[in-house]
Amino acid sequence: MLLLSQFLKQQDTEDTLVDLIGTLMLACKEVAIQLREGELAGVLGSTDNTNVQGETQKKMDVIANDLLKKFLLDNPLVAGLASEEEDHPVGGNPEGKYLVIFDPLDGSSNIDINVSVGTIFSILELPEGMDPSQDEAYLQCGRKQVAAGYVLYGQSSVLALTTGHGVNFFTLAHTGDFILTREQVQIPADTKEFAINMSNHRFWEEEMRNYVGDLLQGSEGPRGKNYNMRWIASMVAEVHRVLTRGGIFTYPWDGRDPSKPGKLRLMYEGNPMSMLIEQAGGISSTCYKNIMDLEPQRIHQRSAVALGSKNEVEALLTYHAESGDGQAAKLNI
Ligand SMILES: O=P(O)(O)OC[C@H]1O[C@](O)(COP(=O)(O)O)[C@@H](O)[C@@H]1O
Ligand SMILES: [Mg+2]
Ligand SMILES: [Mg+2]
Repeated sequence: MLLLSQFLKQQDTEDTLVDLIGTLMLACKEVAIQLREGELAGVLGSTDNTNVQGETQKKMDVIANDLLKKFLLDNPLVAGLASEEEDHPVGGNPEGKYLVIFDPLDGSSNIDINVSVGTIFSILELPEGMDPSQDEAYLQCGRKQVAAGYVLYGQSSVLALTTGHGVNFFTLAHTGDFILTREQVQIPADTKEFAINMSNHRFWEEEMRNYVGDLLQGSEGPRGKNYNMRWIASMVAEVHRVLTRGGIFTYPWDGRDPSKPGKLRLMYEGNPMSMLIEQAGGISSTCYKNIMDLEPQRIHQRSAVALGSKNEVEALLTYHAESGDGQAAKLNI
């Protein structure tokens, strides 16, 4: 039985990073406790507040955000943090080494129906001379992440973590320890499972409509096999499925609001999930560019996302290849 900290030390992870990940897990354990009690603890339902994303905050969005902030700002290694639920970054110790970016509770629209939700995080280093309370310090491309992961609060609470040396799963035991339960996760290259919110079909690009249309034709269509569809509406749960048994998950560009090239957020969701997916042998793309190569312009920037099994994502990319850079520039993706 290997504890998270023991495993990270075995991998020669820097002591400071082991310390920071330990702090993050203290906060996530508290979130898990609140979620386990659910209605009993009075943590379900919505608040009257709207966040910077224009979404009504669930009570648990606020509780998870406050817990992460409290634990992280207590750690002197943390120079600053940025959260999906905060308008602006929050400065920590100006001498600190790390910036932590997080979605405190992903999939929170599912909270009241007891479907899995999770905390997604991305860790960067504070660039020299930058102010950790300003957006600019955080606007680093995904390739600069030193670690990324999520804790999925499902039947069990599972941490999926990468520090750039593969992806490993750790399960939260009743002792309060995260124990290594799956080592060097690899996503199968082929799949027969896709995940997309079909209700947005009419807003997609033609390329995406053609791709999904071909999947729906099953063994009688050009893809020559029958596909199954899943939509949990909780990215963290979908990515966990993809990491565990393969699949393709996409929240593509859609034309509902031209100012937003997709629903998911690059810094809080796109980049950390892309690092996990690439580290497990998969691909993560906007359909035109690898997500981790995007140069972020704004802290709350949105992105189109298509990720998962290598061969399936490559197949999707061929539908977009012809329209290429011109279309990507036009749609700002
Ligand atoms: O309700 P929709 O349009 O299907 O969107 C679902 C997507 O939105 C999200 O819930 C957005 O994340 P938040 O819950 O953190 O806002 C993703 O987890 C999920 O993939
Ligand atoms: Mg989210
Ligand atoms: Mg969220």
